[in-house]
Amino acid sequence: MIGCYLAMVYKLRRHDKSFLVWSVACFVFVAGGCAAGARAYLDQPLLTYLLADLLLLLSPALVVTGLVLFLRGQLSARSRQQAALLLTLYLLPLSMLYQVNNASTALTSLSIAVVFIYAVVLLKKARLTPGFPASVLQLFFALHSGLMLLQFLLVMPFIGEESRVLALPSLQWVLLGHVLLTTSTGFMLPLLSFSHTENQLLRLTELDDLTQLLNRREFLKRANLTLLNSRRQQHSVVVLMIDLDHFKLINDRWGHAIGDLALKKVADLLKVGLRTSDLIGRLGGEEFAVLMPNTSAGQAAFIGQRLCERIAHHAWEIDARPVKLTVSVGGATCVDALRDLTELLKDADDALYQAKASGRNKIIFQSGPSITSL
Ligand SMILES: Nc1nc2c(ncn2[C@@H]2O[C@H](COP(=O)(O)OP(=O)(O)OP(=O)(O)O)[C@@H](O)[C@H]2O)c(=O)[nH]1
Repeated sequence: MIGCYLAMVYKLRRHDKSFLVWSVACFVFVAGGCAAGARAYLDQPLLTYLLADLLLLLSPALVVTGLVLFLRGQLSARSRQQAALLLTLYLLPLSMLYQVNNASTALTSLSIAVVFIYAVVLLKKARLTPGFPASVLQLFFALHSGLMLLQFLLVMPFIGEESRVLALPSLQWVLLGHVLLTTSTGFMLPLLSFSHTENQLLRLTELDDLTQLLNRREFLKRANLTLLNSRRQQHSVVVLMIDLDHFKLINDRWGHAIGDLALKKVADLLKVGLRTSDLIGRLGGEEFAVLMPNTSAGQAAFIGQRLCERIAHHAWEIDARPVKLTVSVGGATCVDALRDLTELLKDADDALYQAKASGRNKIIFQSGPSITSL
């Protein structure tokens, strides 16, 4: 059933191969379980031991292969190579081992325990957001690994014996746990994928594609909320409008692609020295805005000036081209946050206009104390 469910998700997810692999893993697991179960009735060791063990081993390997496919965007090429190597090493020795005396069951259990722990490591490396479904999956894989280790320990004393070890009552409980965990994992995998995609879509709607700063809409939305909070707490708020100077010349001289890289670099430099509570957005083109709650005009003037200096003195070299860049900054502040955002942005914009008109590469505060030239 879980296999069919994952096959349906495969269709829904526009043929995401990881779901096909996970679906096949379920069918392979069922086939292996049936073949192993037939040990009680059939004296066909090739089918009930060799084939059963191979199928039961293949199933977790397919689960991890699906995971590697699913996480390929998050994993480094090295991690993907490591995964391929581990899965090959995992299948090779076991495919050579053929024992009717429970040794293969013990070794199969141990190997599956290792592979499931590796799944936990892969999920940790990928650092998916949101972390919730990934953490639950990690827990399932860890429990499953523990269960396989328990199975290994239970089978160990019977190695060399011809008895049908899988019929032991304790192993029946282990097998039940195995089925339950496989089912839970099967249900969790689509959730992992859906929540990850939803998060990516949310980021696309909130962030500016080029700079990964907040886009205009999200900046304004969050800035309004911050302003409301600051008003409640009677904190002052500062807005800085930042505009690149003569950016058109950079595009004209070096081309749009270099212009884009310059915008990205400026975005990175903007983030330096700001607090996590500060909002940074790209309002459009080559214009950025920063909103700093609980900040005085004096502090903001200092931050703005430092920003101008950092950008002007940065050793600009983009794609081996000596690009020279400066920014102009307009600031506006409101004590107790009594003005609304539109007014605040307009004041900052007016100050920015003055900074441009009076020579650029400087910060000017609208209400403010400082006209700072560099
Ligand atoms: N490369 C690149 N250029 C952009 C982007 N958005 C806007 N621009 C360019 O930014 C330039 C803005 O030019 P202007 O508004 O004349 O401003 P400026 O040249 O910076 O001059 P001042 O603002 O007066 O200092 C235009 O050439 C736009 O094409 C972008 O996403 N990427």
